[in-house]
Amino acid sequence: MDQAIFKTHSDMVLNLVELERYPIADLDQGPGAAFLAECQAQMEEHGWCNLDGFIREDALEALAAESNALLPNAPVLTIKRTIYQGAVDPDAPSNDPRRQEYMHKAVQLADDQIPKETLLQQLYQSNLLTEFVRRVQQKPQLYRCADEFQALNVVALQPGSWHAWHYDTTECTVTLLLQAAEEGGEFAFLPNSRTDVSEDKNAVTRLLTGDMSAAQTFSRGAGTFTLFRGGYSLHGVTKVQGARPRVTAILTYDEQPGRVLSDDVNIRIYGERVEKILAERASA
Ligand SMILES: O=C(O)CCC(=O)C(=O)O
Ligand SMILES: [Fe+2]
Repeated sequence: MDQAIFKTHSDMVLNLVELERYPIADLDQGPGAAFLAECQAQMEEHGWCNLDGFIREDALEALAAESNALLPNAPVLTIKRTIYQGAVDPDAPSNDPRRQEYMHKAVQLADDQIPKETLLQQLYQSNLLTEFVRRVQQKPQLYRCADEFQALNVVALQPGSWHAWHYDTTECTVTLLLQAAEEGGEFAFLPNSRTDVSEDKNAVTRLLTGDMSAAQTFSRGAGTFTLFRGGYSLHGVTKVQGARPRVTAILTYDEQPGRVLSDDVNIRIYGERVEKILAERASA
């Protein structure tokens, strides 16, 4: 692919983002400072910040093409988990839907399968973007995740697939929609359905039993950049319909520098391919 048009600035985010609308180059004064304040207010009030049309049209085409070229080599992962991705509330009755494991399938590229020279990796590696994500959340420090598999992922939901309801294990998830579904494939969530100490169990149970009336969604065309406090709002993606897959990049950040996941967790998420890599490394 001809990347020449994306080489004007050394920090890739400046080549790809719609800077007129989203002036992230300078967040300390003028339009950038006003924009940042808006994002911070959104995040604080609603727990999300949804930036529609964040990526320029030509850049989006290049990013989507790049991912679509890599995805045929990605494994199909079967993800089966409770909404908490772990320990279930011991007080929940045995037939409680919150005890149930939900399953979905995704075609998923792990970080080590996304070459460093891709525009997408360069976007993720952007210090300006990391700084923007940190400041929207008003964190004193934020780092890109150091895990060789987890840091940056591309997830394709094929027609007929959904992303099962869950809470994220990190507080804030950052996504970039690279290719929208023709129909369906909506990001849906129950705003602030839990805190560190409590959960709106009625609302959660209603959603899990198919009542979407309290769920919110926002319109997200391809190129939308979303920050979302997914650790506190139950969420998922509705069934993808139409002919093409829905493709999202997941950008992972952490308040701790150098954070990596345990081998067990990575094997559970990424399956056989990663199990083999780790076994070979251990025996070398
Ligand atoms: O694909 C999305 O928009 C959301 C994905 C998600 O919830 C996650 O990866 O944790
Ligand atoms: Fe999530």
